[in-house]
Amino acid sequence: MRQTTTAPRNNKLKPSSNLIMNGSVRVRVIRTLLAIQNGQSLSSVLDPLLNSLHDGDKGFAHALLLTTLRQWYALSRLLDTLADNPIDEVEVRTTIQVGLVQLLYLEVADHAAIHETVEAAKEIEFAHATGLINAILRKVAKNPNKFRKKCNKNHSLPNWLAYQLKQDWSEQYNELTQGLRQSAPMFLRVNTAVTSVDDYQQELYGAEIDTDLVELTSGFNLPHSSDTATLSTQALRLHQSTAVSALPQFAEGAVSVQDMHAQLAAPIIHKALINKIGKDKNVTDLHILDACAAPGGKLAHWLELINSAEHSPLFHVKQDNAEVTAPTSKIKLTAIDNEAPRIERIYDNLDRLNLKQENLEQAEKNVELEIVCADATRWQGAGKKDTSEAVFDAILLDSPCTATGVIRRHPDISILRAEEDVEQTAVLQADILHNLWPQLKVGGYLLYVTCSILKQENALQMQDFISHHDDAVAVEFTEDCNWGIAQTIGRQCLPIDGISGDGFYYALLHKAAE
Ligand SMILES: C[S@@+](CC[C@H](N)C(=O)[O-])C[C@H]1O[C@@H](n2cnc3c(N)ncnc32)[C@H](O)[C@@H]1O
Repeated sequence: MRQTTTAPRNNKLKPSSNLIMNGSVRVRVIRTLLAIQNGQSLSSVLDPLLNSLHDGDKGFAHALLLTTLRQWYALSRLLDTLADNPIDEVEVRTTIQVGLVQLLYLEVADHAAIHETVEAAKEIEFAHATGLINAILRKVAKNPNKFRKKCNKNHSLPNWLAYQLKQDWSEQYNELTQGLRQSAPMFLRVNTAVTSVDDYQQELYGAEIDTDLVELTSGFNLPHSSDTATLSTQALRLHQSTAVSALPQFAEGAVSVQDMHAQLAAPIIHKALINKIGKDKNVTDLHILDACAAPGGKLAHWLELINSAEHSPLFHVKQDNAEVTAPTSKIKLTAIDNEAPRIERIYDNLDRLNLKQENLEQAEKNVELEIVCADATRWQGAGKKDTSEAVFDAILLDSPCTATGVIRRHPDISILRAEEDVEQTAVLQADILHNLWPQLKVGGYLLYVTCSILKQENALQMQDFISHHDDAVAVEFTEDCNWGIAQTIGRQCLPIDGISGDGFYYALLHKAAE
């Protein structure tokens, strides 16, 4: 039988969303958790929390907050077994869970964990519950191994999400749900227009930052041909996460932080675009689209590839060491997103990476960059209202999604998302696809990407789309791909262990003549 979600029981949660940052570290973490349960995202409350603290307290606060969020539902279920009577006050539940994390997951001495957590309860005016908080934490402190085992036994997700993952990934279910409770590794994307991956890895080594080189190979069968396109992408995985300020030449744009599976998007659509040009020798102007582009991670990667002679024969084609006229005289890259504040972050990222319009001109690349704040369910690239015109040679659609594939990095998602969001998100994705598809030229490619691990947003979404569009052909990924799991359409990456990338889904569509 399908279960409904348990925690959070926010019937007693005060509607205030103003985050008051005073009191002890634990008090501030508890208030931050209450704000998240009130609907605020982790990314909006993390900086106010950390900025309110002395440097010496930031690490502990960060670990306490993130670990509590990652173990939230498991702790909540454990708590239900520890109290004689149901505990309904959300502030009390939150305070106890913060205490439990210290005892079970962080190496905080028992007496400090219990005393400081009880003091925190007094500070946030829950003195009436201090006896209960004290009793529960003492009980757990007597036998932490037993309670840790109990807490770790099952998933730490809301029941609706665990149920759906069981439906979608029965074989991988245990690994996947345990994987989602862990922290995610940090990956880097080296800007190959500036330096090579090998050289940058050496530079990191010199700065005592150890990394593994991750080589991702992709292959897909070219439509109307027996040929296969293969490409390889290199990412660096840090052995230990570090502040970006410690990364050599970060401010100068030599490197970006980007998950290894997110680094597949730009190379795949770029390779598909090159293939399209190869087919159509008369192309002189290309118009390509990054729909849903903010904050610009994949957009910047695409521009880096366009800028890099190694990856981009768009401007420089060498044959037998002789420079041959470039096949493409101009590329217009349009990027859209419907959230103005997030678009500001595109400008910041391009600025740091020296990929703004003036930088592209200085590099003598005939690339026109256009950034537009618009709703992708309605926006028309040709500018004509309500009339779709096929103007794009390639479209990267990094679609809005439930972001269930990045829960390790944003553990607040499991608290903030509700079951009904999946259906709503799938409708939004279908609307965006429906609006963009007619704007793709015949022979063009659309790469559909999500960071969701739910089939409804991924393979099922694609199946539904193709069944309604006779001119949409799913391009088959080949066995060369050393990432993801083959789906009816596309491939799905799952975050199943401490070294894997995030839960991305990829499907490449080709537009055939109707
Ligand atoms: C997965 S994020 C994109 C991440 C980005 N491609 C990157 O690599 O940095 C999805 C984006 O879709 C945008 N979005 C959501 N609904 C939209 C809509 N109707 N039209 C345009 N953009 C939308 C969100 O603002 C968000 O920035």
